[in-house]
Amino acid sequence: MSIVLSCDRLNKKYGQNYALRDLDIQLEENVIYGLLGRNGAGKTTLLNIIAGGIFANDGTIEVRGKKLDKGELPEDFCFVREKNKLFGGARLIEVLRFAANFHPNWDWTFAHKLLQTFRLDPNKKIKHLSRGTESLIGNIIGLASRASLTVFDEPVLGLDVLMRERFYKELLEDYANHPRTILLSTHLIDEIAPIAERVYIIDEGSLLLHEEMNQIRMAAYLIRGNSDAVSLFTEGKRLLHTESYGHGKIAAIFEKLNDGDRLQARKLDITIENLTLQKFFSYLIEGGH
Ligand SMILES: Nc1ncnc2c1ncn2[C@@H]1O[C@H](COP(=O)(O)OP(=O)(O)OP(=O)(O)O)[C@@H](O)[C@H]1O
Repeated sequence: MSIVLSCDRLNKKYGQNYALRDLDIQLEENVIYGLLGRNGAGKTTLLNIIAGGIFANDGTIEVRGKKLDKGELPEDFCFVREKNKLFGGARLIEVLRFAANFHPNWDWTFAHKLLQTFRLDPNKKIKHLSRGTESLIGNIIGLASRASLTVFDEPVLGLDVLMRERFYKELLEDYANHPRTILLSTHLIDEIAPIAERVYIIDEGSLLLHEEMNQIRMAAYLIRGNSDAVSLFTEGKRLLHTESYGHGKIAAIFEKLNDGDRLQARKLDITIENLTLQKFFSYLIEGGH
């Protein structure tokens, strides 16, 4: 697999505070990544540095093996910002025409299909659109650009459930026919779980975890039972969180379990449940670095 984007030891300081600290990120060709982190974790800072909007104090960015100079944009790149700076007086179709100029793989048939899917009138002026509809325009640009490196910052913010589902469906269907590298930064962790193949989780500007979603699914568990039994079972395993109730205890672990573990769990009369990604994420962050 070839590396499309490589960020090496990125540091960004605002005054005395680090927004990013020695952050390493590598994105491979044709993979959908989730970028997760709580408020202020550094997600937007990272994306803005990749997009050349702000500069890192230290560290390098390489795109397809070529180091980016200060302010240089990656080639065949589309960045859908959380806050669009769209031209209020322009019509939607004019904004799409403008965006199409920057993307060599732009697909107009797909763009028109997306306008229909999202029930948007191409002749409507941007200033007459709702907040949610504005993010849909960014999403149409992000999808129809078919850029080999596409980055979405909070793409479904302000969208209702139906529109969110339509966006994810369009993204997955189009990705199946036109694979590319997609990075989705989001707060909606459980929504990203069926979409992203890998996740980067950052906290306080540093990398907490880079993992395949399948590996997380196969290793994130909630163990419940008698306190001593749970302690015995979790001994030597990566413990994310524990909570006691009466004589009982629950423990969240990040560890692949084998047949021997499951047999031991039955003997100890403890239950094993899958952890939701949301819970996994919050326990991981609570546990710190
Ligand atoms: N222009 C700025 N000046 C000073 N501090 C900033 C600036 N931009 C971001 N920060 C700080 O840098 C840190 C990272 O912010 P950033 O916006 O990158 O986080 P985020 O993960 O995108 O958060 P959110 O999910 O809330 O958008 C935060 O502590 C934030 O307060």
